[in-house]
Amino acid sequence: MTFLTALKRAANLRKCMPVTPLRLFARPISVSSSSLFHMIPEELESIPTDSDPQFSDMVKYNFHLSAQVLEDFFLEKLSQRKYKDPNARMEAIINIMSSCQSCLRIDFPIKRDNSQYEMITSYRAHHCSHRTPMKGGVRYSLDVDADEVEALAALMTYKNACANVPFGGSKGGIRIDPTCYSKTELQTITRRFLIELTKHNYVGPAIDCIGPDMNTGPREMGWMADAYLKTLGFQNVDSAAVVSGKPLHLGGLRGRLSATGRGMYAAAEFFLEDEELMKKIGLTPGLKGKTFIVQGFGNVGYHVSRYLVRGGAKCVGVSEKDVGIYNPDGIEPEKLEEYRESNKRSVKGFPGGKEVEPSINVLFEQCDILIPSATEKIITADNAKAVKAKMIIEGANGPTTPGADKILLENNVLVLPDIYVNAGGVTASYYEWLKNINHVSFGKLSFGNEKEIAELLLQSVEESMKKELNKDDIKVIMTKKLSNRMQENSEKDIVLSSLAHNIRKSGKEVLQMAKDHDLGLNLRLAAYCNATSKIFETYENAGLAIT
Ligand SMILES: NC(=O)C1=CN([C@@H]2O[C@H](COP(=O)(O)OP(=O)(O)OC[C@H]3O[C@@H](n4cnc5c(N)ncnc54)[C@H](O)[C@@H]3O)[C@@H](O)[C@H]2O)C=CC1
Ligand SMILES: O=C(O)CCC(=O)C(=O)O
Repeated sequence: MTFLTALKRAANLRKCMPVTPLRLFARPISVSSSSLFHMIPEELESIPTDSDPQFSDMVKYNFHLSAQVLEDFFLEKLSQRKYKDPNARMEAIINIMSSCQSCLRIDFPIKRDNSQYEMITSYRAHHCSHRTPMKGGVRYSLDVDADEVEALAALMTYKNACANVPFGGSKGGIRIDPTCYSKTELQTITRRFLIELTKHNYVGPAIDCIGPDMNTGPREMGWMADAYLKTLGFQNVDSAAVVSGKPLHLGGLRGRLSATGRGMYAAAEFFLEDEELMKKIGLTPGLKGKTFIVQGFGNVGYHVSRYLVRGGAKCVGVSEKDVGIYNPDGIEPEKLEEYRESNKRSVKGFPGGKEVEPSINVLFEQCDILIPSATEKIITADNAKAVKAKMIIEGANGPTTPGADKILLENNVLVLPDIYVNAGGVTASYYEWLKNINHVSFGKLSFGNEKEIAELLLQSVEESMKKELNKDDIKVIMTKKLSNRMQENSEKDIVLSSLAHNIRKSGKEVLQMAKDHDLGLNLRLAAYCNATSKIFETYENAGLAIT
């Protein structure tokens, strides 16, 4: 035990409650560390046994587990700076990283199409501004409240850090069921929300940048971008960067729409090719032939299904909010989407599978991979035992409670956690922000040059070969594949290949964390550690307003 660690232990013993068996239980699930002195806050102790924990408490609990794992790393970093009380400094930074900086609630009136008036409740939470701007989506749902947006904003802080997106974390929501409003009413609500945030100096390309989430997409992002541009942002040449996920003609990015699903596909491929991991969970390596079930057939669920099927996997179940569909012979995502489009956005009555009710039951059918892509707290301590899948890919934010995590770990189920695996969306949003502040689309200035260089390269190879082999009839030609790529070079290619590269990179970091700290299959803890270690260093290097 180092001197600093001993100091810290003494300080903690003075300050905290005695270590009760419950407190011991609150320690990381599969961590064998020699010095665990950072205590899980008392109010979070029941989280791992709670079948319906508060969402923000769930996220805080996961964060504090990572702080315990990283304690030696924190103290090591602080020891380089010779603080009088490194323990106090560490606890201060841990507190900053776990709490939500601010949460704004805005109630505003709208006049409905029938001339009646209605108050609308909305929120925007800023979790951490260690990097700016902060970034996170806005959702429309009757479940929106302060606790939900704070939890989601915290997940954004950790997700951005885990994925190496240099932003802080935020999230917002409007408490409405969008299906109960006309398009005109939705536009009024959306614009008013953005104007209110602007008035409070709560959004801006350098402050907080909004993106899509549940029940919002290019249409809503377009309205918000325009509302900003026409008001406070009218003199700011970078205004478009206040919102991502916009339609193309408002400065949107090719590839953003399917980016979350594309990233999840890249992550699935990356982990499925790890033979050692697959052996541990009892799956053969590779995506081909794997069966999967998806919950939520919206932006995330639909696109990830499309990519997985294209990569050789089979979709055997879809759980939507009104009904579930199960078909062991396979469901074609494009056909289901086409049907849904023609059926008032409902999958009910789809001829390509058996209907299952309640729809959640589909999640417990036989499959290799389960993909919750709807909402939070779906896999809980009460139903985790019923999961038959060997791998879970969390498209949704917070779909698994800590109680469920414990059971899944015991059953050797590999969970690719939200803050790692669904980061493709925000990564593409970061690219869109870059595109907007650079005022040029990706590849626009380089495509012509790249094509010429490729041609010169081939010529150069041809000439060298002729010379070396002393032959005149050698012809080096472009393959069809390269020629097509050169002809059709697009922003989308750059975005999607960079996205896949980044997901593999952060996947490697998560795996390395798991190895370094002996976390076994607990990739959630490893992903939190990957994020927490980076945020800690940012705060420590920036300096704190603490005497
Ligand atoms: N859109 C994005 O880029 C990202 C979204 N996410 C998360 O993914 C999840 C889904 O988001 P989106 O696909 O964008 O939303 P979306 O609104 O496009 O789709 C959600 C789908 O889930 C269905 N659904 C809602 N509640 C359900 C339930 N209880 N059971 C079954 N189906 C249900 C809806 O009918 C809808 O089809 C959310 O948790 C969101 O925070 C995460 C990262 C990025
Ligand atoms: O692209 C964005 O800014 C929103 C992403 C988001 O909300 C999420 O990753 O959960």
